[in-house]
Amino acid sequence: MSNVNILISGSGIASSVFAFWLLRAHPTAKITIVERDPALRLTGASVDIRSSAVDIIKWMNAEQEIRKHTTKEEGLQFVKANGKAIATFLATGRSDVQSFTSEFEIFRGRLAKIFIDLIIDRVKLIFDESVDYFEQRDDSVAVTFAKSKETKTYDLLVAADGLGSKIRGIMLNRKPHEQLYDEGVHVAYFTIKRDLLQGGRLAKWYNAPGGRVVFLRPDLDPTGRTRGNLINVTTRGDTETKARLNKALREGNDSYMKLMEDMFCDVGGVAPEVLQGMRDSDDFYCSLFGQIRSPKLRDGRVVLLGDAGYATPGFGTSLAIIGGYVLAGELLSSSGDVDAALMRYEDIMLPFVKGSQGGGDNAMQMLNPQTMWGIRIRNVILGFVSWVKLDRLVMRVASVMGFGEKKAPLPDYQWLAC
Ligand SMILES: Cc1cc2nc3c(=O)[nH]c(=O)nc-3n(C[C@H](O)[C@H](O)[C@H](O)COP(=O)(O)OP(=O)(O)OC[C@H]3O[C@@H](n4cnc5c(N)ncnc54)[C@H](O)[C@@H]3O)c2cc1C
Repeated sequence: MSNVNILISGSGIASSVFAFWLLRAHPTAKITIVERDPALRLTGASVDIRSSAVDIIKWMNAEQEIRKHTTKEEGLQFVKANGKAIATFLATGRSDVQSFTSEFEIFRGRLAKIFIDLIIDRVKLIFDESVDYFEQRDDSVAVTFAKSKETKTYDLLVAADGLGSKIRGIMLNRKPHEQLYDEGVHVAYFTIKRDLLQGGRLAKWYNAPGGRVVFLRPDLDPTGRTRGNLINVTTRGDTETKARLNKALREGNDSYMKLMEDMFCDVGGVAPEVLQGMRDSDDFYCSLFGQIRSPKLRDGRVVLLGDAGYATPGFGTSLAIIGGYVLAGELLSSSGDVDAALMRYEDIMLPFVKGSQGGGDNAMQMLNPQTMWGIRIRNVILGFVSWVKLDRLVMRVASVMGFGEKKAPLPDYQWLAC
């Protein structure tokens, strides 16, 4: 393993965590990361770290740095158009019993920076390039790059290039979107250059009919900013709205912003300021909440890591951290038998991923009714749950009875941390 030559496609969260653990045990491992963008992508809204990923960041000695940069969000409040509170769910501040706001809620760009800084001097980073195709050899993989047209041979190709991974498509001999399970949720993320929460640290969730949500989260910037999200939740049968959203996604940011202006223009409350903030933002990002349900994670000397293999909105960053650690751990404990290591990685990750992906079916549709009546009924239920603190009770009972956050069945790679 010490002279192993690995190519990673994509320089996101999963890629850095994997490289960190491999280099920790084998500082001479040769790792090249090829990133499609011309620079590191250090943007993104809040992501959270849960389950076994919390243990892993502690073993990486990254916990304190991450804590320093958490969003300091105090919880989530459902509000009416006039800003009046309907129900408030405070963060628990605990890793074992977490609410909507995680103990480790952090902006994605900051987390990506913390992780890449741990390895950046010890890997070769190539920007503005990507894998065009690859060919499996007996004990290696020959990779041809899209721009340079060069072909190079590696011991392993790790696809850590996100939800739309082209490598996954080639590996499975299927179109990459065929493994996408659409949750019926589209989100636009952006930073508003004004503090619409007036110094408050509670995130605010406002529902308008038609599955439209205006969601505001606190920012850390001392000059006063707000993290804005415009969310569209569609039902299975609403193919027309889905088609409009997907078309705008394909067309790019400007088209998506125009659609948001059209869809949210009659929402009232804080929506006009949010729409203006969206137009003035520098970091607009929109995406479909989609899970990747891949039947396998490896083939020969190619392996899928993070979102490329098992994107799971709400848990994707934690899975990327867990996956990076398990893949490195298995490669390091396999005495050079790469095939056996990849098999074990798949055997550990696939069942855990499957168990993490099922439960969310229709959760967003239930939480965000389409009609005004549905929203009113939902508000009564949420108001009651938060008033009697039923959410806390359920979480505590679940935790005591062992139904709390599921941990990954991590083999003992503790020696890696030595
Ligand atoms: C800019 C950005 C903003 C994001 N914002 C949010 C957010 O606000 N909320 C949220 O929940 N999740 C967000 N995500 C997704 C989130 O980071 C992942 O779901 C999760 O952290 C798992 O990480 P990953 O390493 O598997 O993938 P990612 O962190 O998505 O990293 C994938 C990397 O691969 C690169 N890449 C893509 N295609 C290719 C290619 N063909 N060749 C080479 N490189 C390629 C990408 O540019 C990116 O750097 C964002 C991702 C990105 C890239």
